[in-house]
Amino acid sequence: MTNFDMQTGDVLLEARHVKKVYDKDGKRARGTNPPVVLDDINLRIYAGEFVALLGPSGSGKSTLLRLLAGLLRPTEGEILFKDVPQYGTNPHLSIVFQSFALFPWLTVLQNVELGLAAQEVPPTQRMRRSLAAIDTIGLDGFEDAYPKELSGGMRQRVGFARALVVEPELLFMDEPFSALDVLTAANLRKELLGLWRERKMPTRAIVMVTHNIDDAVLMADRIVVLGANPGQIRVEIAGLPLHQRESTNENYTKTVDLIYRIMTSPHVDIPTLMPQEQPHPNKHAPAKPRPYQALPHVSIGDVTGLLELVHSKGDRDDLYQLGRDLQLEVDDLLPMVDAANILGFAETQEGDLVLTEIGKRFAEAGVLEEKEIFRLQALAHATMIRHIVRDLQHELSHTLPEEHFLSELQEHFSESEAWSQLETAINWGRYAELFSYQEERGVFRLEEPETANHGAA
Ligand SMILES: Nc1ncnc2c1ncn2[C@@H]1O[C@H](COP(=O)(O)OP(=O)(O)OP(=O)(O)O)[C@@H](O)[C@H]1O
Repeated sequence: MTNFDMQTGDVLLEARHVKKVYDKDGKRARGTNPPVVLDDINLRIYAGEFVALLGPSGSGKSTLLRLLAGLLRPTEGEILFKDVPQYGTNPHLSIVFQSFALFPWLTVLQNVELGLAAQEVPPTQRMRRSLAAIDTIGLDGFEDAYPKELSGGMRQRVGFARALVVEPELLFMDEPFSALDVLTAANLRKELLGLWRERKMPTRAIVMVTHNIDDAVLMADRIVVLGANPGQIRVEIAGLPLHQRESTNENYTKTVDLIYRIMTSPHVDIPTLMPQEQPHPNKHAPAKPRPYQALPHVSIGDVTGLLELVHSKGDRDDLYQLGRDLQLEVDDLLPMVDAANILGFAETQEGDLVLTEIGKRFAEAGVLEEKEIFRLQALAHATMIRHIVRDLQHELSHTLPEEHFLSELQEHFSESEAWSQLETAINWGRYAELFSYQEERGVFRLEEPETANHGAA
């Protein structure tokens, strides 16, 4: 097996003041700007390191990966590969996708050979190198199998073999393990790390997009945590030394806890989240003011369930523990915690979720009182809900078409996210009995003008 030497420390790839706006994003109200997906991203990828890009859904992780790969052009700023501005797809990198992206009518060998065919490598060399890559990635004996004959884990191995056969300087991975079951993912992760650490692949740096904190802490030498709306780098955290990357290690738990705390407190300044004795943070970016409050996409039932669980544990519980109890990834827990925060039902403190007085009352309330508390809290704290009620109150008919609210939302969000925001607002508003929504006509109607009267100005 080949061992590849690697010069570490050189800057391979660099993003300088990168901003991304998807400007062909459908209809938009006149005078409004398309939302900024990524803002002022400055990031360097050094030779010899494994970098994880971690962040909540919609923070622009995949967009950033595509920009770094040259698949997308930045709206502002530039990407440099070895100090040279990059235009078009970078030929020195390969990407492994979550969805495997194999051709079902080609065998394993043919799928792997494809990468080399594009580089016009002669057929005999193509086969030799592809068989070697298949062997390295543990698929020896399956060269002639078709993707449908393989398990998910084996298909992703083909994805890795196809990426590695071209001997890329940079390997990019976009959620490579999230379509696999837990054991298969753990196995593949371990083997990939083995190949990387023993220099059995030519790759000089790896960048992985993930929403899984454990994946990031187990694998990466540096963890870049993104925040959303607009996507920005919130903090970079140095990875743990190899011998500490065990779930039983104290520093491992501390690092996972810290990242949990950061991700579940999207509006809190990073320095205030850092513990006295910091595990390994090496740099932080100040939190930027949020331009518009985004409603987290959760049902009220989920928020109620979360609050009741915390109430049953004495009104305070560790967020990481809560995620485990509810068997939720941070990506699924985060919107619930965010909703509880926005509505004033709970606060995040030092990695714990702590119920407020009104949160405790809500957790104990029966259905009717629960609705009443929710209505008042939503009017007081959820900007979008308050705006909908306020605008409906100003209309004589107490009705308004959905376009009225969509145009406001499209000033701050992409078209699809604006729709998702409106859908969430409808769910919350209906639950609170503040307004109704007629789907066929796309019309909002004020539910109880006199109840909604207080607080919506
Ligand atoms: N081609 C596109 N056109 C318009 N908007 C887009 C496009 N691709 C992504 N977006 C928007 O950009 C934002 C960031 O998306 P992106 O997929 O990069 O985030 P992410 O952090 O990888 O999210 P996830 O974890 O859910 O995949 C989202 O609001 C998304 O709707």
